[in-house]
Amino acid sequence: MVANKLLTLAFVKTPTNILLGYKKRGFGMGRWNGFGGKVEVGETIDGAAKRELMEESGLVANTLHKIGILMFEFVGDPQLMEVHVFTTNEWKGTITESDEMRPEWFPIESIPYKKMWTDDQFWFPYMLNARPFYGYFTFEGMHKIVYHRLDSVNDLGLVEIPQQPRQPVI
Ligand SMILES: Nc1nc2c([nH]c(=O)n2[C@H]2C[C@H](O)[C@@H](COP(=O)(O)OP(=O)(O)OP(=O)(O)O)O2)c(=O)[nH]1
Repeated sequence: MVANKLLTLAFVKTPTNILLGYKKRGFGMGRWNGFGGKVEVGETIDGAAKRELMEESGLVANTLHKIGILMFEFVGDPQLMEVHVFTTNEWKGTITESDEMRPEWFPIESIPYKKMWTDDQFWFPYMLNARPFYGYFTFEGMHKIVYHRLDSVNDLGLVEIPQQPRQPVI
């Protein structure tokens, strides 16, 4: 068994707009997304989420609200990705492009789902409506979802986080 890869994903939003970043390199390159990355050794998940938000967007959030947990399985890979999703509506600083991300505001009614990870259209409505959620997606390659479940949850602290893929890895 391999430990899950722990990641963060933070969204800055107003009632009408959301800030997304165009990923210029690495995993998810060419797609619009929230701001986030790997939790480093010695960091809390919340601390990592704030650091990644700052590094990738230039913004400082005093408070991030945890709104979801997403699990990603890639067929053939024994390691699950465990992504902790946050939102904030209060921030400081100036939006700044980084080597990794080009931030841009989008009206909520024109989120560019076709240029985002395919799973996002499933769980964004929960995130946008501040409804806590838990999702599990199995990908074959980088685009095709071969299994998914998505649940509304009352208490994210009570979600039982899987530690191995649903599919046996051969
Ligand atoms: N919206 C969305 N985000 C995803 C999906 N899968 C996935 O890993 N992410 C997020 C989680 C992380 O925020 C980000 C991947 O992190 P990363 O590899 O860029 O991490 P990092 O910044 O630490 O990487 P690096 O500096 O070492 O290149 O993508 C997905 O299906 N949808």
